[in-house]
This record gives sequence, C-alpha cells and structure tokens, in this order.
Amino acid sequence: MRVKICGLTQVNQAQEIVTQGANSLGFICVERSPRYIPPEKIKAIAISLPSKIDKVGVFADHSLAEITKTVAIARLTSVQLHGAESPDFCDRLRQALPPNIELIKAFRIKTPTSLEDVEAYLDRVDTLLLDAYHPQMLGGTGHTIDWQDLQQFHSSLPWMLAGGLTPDNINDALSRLKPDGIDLSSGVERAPGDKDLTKVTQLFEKLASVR
Ligand SMILES: O=C(O)c1ccccc1N[C@@H]1O[C@H](COP(=O)(O)O)[C@@H](O)[C@H]1O
Repeated sequence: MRVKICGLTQVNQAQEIVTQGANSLGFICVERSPRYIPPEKIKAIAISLPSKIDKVGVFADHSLAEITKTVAIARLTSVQLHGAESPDFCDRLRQALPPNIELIKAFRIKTPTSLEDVEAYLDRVDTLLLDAYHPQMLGGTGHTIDWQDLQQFHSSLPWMLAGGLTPDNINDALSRLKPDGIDLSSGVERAPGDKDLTKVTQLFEKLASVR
C-alpha cells in the first residue's frame, strides 16, 4: 500500500521516515501553511532520498507557472492539488508538466454529495485523495472524514485516504475502507512540520500487525 507522510521540513526526519517504510513524502508548498517549505529546501531533502520514493508537492490554487517552476527546482515527482483547481486547469497543468509527473487531485469531503465532484477529474489526473472538510483550513486539519460516507466509494483511479489519520485509528479506518494509499500529517507530528518519529514507528507497527 502507498503510505504517504506529509508536511516534512527536515532532511533527517524524511530519511528516517523512509527507512521506517514510507514510500511517499509530501511537502507543503502553500505559503500560508505552518508546514510551508520553500522549493530549495525541498530539493535538499529530495536529492537525499532514494529515487523510488515519491516526492509530492502540495499546492492550492497556485498558477501553472508557480507549480511548474517549483516542480523543477524541488525535484518533485508528484503534484497534489489541494485547492479548487478545475478539471480544465488539470488538463492545462498536465500539458505544462513533464510527462512523468503524477497528478493527484485532493477533494475535501463535507457531505456524501462532495464525492460527485470526483467524476469530472477521472480522465485528467492519475490519483485521487479524499481529505476532511474544515471551514477555515485547507489541509493538515487533524479532522477525519465520516468514513461511513465513503463506504460505497469506488473509483477507476487509485485513491488515497487522508484526514485525521493516526496510529490509533489507522487500523479501524482500513478495516472499514480499502483505499490504495493512506496519507498522514498532523497525526504523526509534535508540532506543524516537526514529525514525531515515535508516532511514525507506531504507525508502521500498526500497519504490520494487520498484514
Ligand atoms: O498540511 C498542511 O498544512 C496543508 C496545507 C494546505 C493544503 C494541504 C495540507 N495538508 C494535507 O492535509 C492532509 C492530511 O492532514 P491531516 O493528516 O489531517 O493532518 C494531507 O493530504 C496533506 O497533504
């Protein structure tokens, strides 16, 4: 399963989290987030990691030029769109990016009808990410989606579950839902951008216990 740990800002933490088993790391490119990390610092982390590890830049309503420039500087392999980017924007971004860059579209699930938004993106992105809705925050909220709302969710694209996942609730989530990947940030953190490696260890222990 894809395990993405998001909100990295420190090279030693990134390396340790990969050693523990993460295959995907996320970097917040949203300037107003307390987890923001500039492109040059992402690059320093990215080039220290094995090439097989996904390096995901998280963007929200950035311009095409900002995203393409950051992808090049930071050596990203994936772009996560966490704002209100339209299907047409995704098409144009696809044209603007190198062909091997993965496009992940995040959806903030407020009610079951929020899932209807997914349809228009299926031919335009590679991966879906379902996160919790919060009225003031775009992401990193620590809030869970009502998993009941996702019971009937199926997709032709791989999808990742995000939103308030922790070592304590991950196995409950995975017993109810069968995502292709999981994405954790605040649930394995001491403070925004400062990961708690003990919690990351607990996460992988929990995941190993059900394999
Ligand atoms: O983490 C942030 O600060 C952030 C800012 C803007 C957009 C997305 C952000 N994070 C995303 O939030 C989810 C996980 O959050 P949590 O586990 O509930 O804390 C994940 O997809 C991050 O990429």
